[in-house]
Amino acid sequence: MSIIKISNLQKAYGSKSVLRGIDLSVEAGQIIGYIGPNGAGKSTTIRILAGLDKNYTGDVEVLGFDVKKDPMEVKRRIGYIPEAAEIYEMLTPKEFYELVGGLQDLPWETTQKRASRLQEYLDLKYSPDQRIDTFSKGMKQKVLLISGLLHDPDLIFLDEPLAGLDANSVIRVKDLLQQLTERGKTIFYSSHIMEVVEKISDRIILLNDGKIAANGTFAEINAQAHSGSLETLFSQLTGGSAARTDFDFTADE
Ligand SMILES: Nc1ncnc2c1ncn2[C@@H]1O[C@H](COP(=O)(O)OP(=O)(O)OP(=O)(O)O)[C@@H](O)[C@H]1O
Repeated sequence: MSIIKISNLQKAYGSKSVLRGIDLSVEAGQIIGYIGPNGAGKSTTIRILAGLDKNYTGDVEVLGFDVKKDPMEVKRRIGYIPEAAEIYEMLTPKEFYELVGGLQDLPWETTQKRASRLQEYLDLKYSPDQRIDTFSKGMKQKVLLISGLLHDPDLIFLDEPLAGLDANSVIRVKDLLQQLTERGKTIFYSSHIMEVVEKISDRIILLNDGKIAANGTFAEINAQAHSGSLETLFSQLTGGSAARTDFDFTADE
């Protein structure tokens, strides 16, 4: 069953066209890696899918709901972990989890249990009365990730969940995402870490120039381009260059 269906999605910011006709359908139980150059429109797509931006044309269905007509139905059923820490930084993590769990109608005991298991798994340590504004970037990222998973959603959108995480934490999050799909969850995430995307994604979707430039398993898309690694494939398909370019910004001084 398709749990995400996108048909001719177009989105512009003023006169700047960002998404120029996206067609996509996603089956349940997969890890989808959404990649593309900076500014390609990955966050924009994820925000639309999460029901946070109605300003687009085309049809977007998530879990059978039209995200423009029924954004609340969508929001209730999904997890959304944004790229930037849109969190209430004056709160302690406990207060923040209580707030998020409350919005999802979770009993406080459930929130507390799930949060403390996730914190332990992700090795997030702090003193009990420490506020989020004192946290490092990686610590804030972990709080966001935990808060987005508290209600155990079936479909989880993550916008660059690995940004700011140390090597051990990247391994932990990678394992966590794989274990979530083993429990039937669907993960749709964007990342710039090609090594991880290549390794954990059941399907990779490459966005370039407002359109989908590649869509399939790594083996499938690699078979068309014969590039060896996702990093090289990315460069080939997005007009970059994996080869070294000689450059001296102080030349001719
Ligand atoms: N609120 C906004 N107003 C105007 N332009 C915007 C707005 N949000 C995004 N954009 C523009 O839309 C384009 C796509 O942005 P988006 O954040 O979706 O890209 P991205 O693929 O997630 O990039 P990155 O990999 O750098 O995070 C960019 O050119 C960006 O400047």
